[in-house]
Amino acid sequence: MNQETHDKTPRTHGMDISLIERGVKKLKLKDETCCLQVKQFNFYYNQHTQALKSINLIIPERRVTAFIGPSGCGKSTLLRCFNRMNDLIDGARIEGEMLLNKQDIYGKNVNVPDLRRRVGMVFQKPNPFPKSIYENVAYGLRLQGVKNRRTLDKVVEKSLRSAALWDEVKDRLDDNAVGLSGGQQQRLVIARAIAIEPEVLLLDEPASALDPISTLKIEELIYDLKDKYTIVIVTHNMQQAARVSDYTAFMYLGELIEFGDTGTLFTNPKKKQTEDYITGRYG
Ligand SMILES: Nc1ncnc2c1ncn2[C@@H]1O[C@H](COP(=O)(O)OP(=O)(O)OP(=O)(O)O)[C@@H](O)[C@H]1O
Repeated sequence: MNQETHDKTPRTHGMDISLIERGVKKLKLKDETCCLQVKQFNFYYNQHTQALKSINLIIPERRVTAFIGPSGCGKSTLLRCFNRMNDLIDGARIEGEMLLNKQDIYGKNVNVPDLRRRVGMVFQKPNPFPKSIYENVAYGLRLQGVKNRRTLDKVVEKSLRSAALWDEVKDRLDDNAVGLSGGQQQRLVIARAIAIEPEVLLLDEPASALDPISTLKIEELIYDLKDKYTIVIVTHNMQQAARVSDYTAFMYLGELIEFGDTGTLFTNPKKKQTEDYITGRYG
């Protein structure tokens, strides 16, 4: 009897089982509400580079979905397509469809700045504006024309609290944000993103430039934020994907190889390529 085929015990691939316990709660995609849908999606940077190949994917609402895969497999490209960041690249072209709550993200009448308000993004390197902590968080509201100080105060406090930063900065809101530590800056950038209440938060390796304690804070924050937001995170760190995400997509060479609830994908991957990657055989 082939032990590998018949043994139903979850395989942990050497990973601490507690890391994936959060994922092992039998989430089922069919019970979820769809937030983002990707249909037969191709992305070309130019005539020679096709970075995404026939991607079909559903990102569930108010869950954390992680994109994992070896360097260059297209994780960031796919993430950046959700708020049309790749529009800025000369010669880039798409085929297929991407829907945000059933609306075509690439439709003719889409207002791209408005789309980016609905789909916020946080990058690997924290990028606070060289302004006060307060003004960083108030920035998006001011752009929308909000001037009322009490409204701004309320939103700034609420966003900083949601980003688990309020207690550390409440007495120095007028200080320049660039004086904060890297981990604080990244939480500030998340506070700035959520101040305008997006529907989706895209996180492109948000903790890879941070020390372990700041990383843990960001991970806890991500876990807390999913009650309100749909979160998509690109990470190189599989333990992080296992810790923070509900669903995981494994990509390889521009293709989506496997998608499923995180617990199952890490303990019982269906595809050999996924298993090889999570067991560290390549990547
Ligand atoms: N601006 C660009 N112009 C041309 N090709 C690009 C551009 N950006 C990325 N690529 C190519 O597209 C492919 C996918 O890149 P992408 O950055 O999405 O991968 P990734 O999985 O996020 O990688 P990493 O984990 O290293 O960040 C790679 O082959 C990359 O070289």
